[in-house]
Amino acid sequence: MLIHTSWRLSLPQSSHNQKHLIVTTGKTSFWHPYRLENGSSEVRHSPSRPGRSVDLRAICSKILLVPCVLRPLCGLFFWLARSWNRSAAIHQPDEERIQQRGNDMRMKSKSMRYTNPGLAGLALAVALALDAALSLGGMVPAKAALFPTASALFSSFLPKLLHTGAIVAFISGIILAVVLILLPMRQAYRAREARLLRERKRLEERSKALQQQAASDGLLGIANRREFERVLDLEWRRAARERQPLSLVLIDIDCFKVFNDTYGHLEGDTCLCQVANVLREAAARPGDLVARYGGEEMVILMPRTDLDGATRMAQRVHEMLAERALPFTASPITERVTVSIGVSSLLPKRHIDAHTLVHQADEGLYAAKENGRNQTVAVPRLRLIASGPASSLPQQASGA
Ligand SMILES: Nc1nc2c(ncn2[C@@H]2O[C@H](COP(=O)(O)OP(=O)(O)OP(=O)(O)O)[C@@H](O)[C@H]2O)c(=O)[nH]1
Repeated sequence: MLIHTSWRLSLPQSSHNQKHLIVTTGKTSFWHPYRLENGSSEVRHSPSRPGRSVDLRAICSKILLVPCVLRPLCGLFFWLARSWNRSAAIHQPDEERIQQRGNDMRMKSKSMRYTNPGLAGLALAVALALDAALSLGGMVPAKAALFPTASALFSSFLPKLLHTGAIVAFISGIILAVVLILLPMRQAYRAREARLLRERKRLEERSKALQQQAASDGLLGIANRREFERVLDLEWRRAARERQPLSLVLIDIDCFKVFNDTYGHLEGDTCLCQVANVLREAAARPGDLVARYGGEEMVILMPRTDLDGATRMAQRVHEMLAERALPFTASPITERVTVSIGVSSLLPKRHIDAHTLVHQADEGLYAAKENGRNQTVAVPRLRLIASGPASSLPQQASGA
């Protein structure tokens, strides 16, 4: 409706306190604010800016449609983004995700995917803020006489109501916007953090398993040669620092070649495993290390143990093997599996090579073999200084 004509009204005295006037033209009524000048009872309307109030009404009506359209659209986008994200998380197996971690770019794009709810929330929040801001503009249509009937009923109450409602809508829109941004972002952050923690734990376990694998002998399940060398070096330096004795028990299965030739290599392997189990049981202290030194030779490294203690350990091995009585009918010694043992013990010094301990135990082992096998020869510390053939040196031997 366009109103271009000028008009003038004389008001009854009773309406002088009113601030708005309801003008009815044909079927349409509109709400017109007025001000009485100098006690006059006349109201003038001159369309200095023709059609302005009507333009405002049309514009506001259109503008008010925007949030109505935007709100469901953003809600839809929000929902789609969330369900897309969830289905992506469900359908992607963990293994696959771990493989993809190798590629930084993919990882980056994946982390972006997890923030999608945040982006969707942002979009929704912006729409709501816009909505709220436009509600604030509800004052404009009120002044543009959009609600003639209501204004007739609540001519003084309605503007206040619209104004308060608009402010409440605006503030709640802002709060909603902040909440909608923060909540999905926090959710995404937590999900990502939990995922990273799970992955870290898994990688730690895997790395531990790999370390164990690299340090142990595949057949016997005890430490391998490399691990023995590492621990020997470590314990040697520790013992030198703490001035504590370090002992080594070197064990070799007697006539193992004959065993293999008689029973075959598979049985030979089983026999090796059984001897390794005996050693594991015998070396009960947490600091002791049982390792495969090579072939059918095994060692027990014993920190903070002197020669007597190590010799007792060797004796225990003989006894336990005798108890097990692993059959070896072809043995030239007895009809069961036996071992020869060389024992050495030193007070380590930093300038002495740790392998001195091994060489000395090896001399003891050699002497035990020479003396008829199935026995232990402990090499006293003096041997470190002395040199010459093993047989010519002092030995402490014990048979099983
Ligand atoms: N089954 C099996 N045999 C092994 C393994 N490692 C080494 N051997 C065998 O152990 C035997 C060691 O033989 P030798 O070094 O001659 O010693 P021995 O026959 O035990 O004789 P003495 O040590 O003098 O009593 C060889 O036949 C090797 O093949 C293994 O992992 N499994």
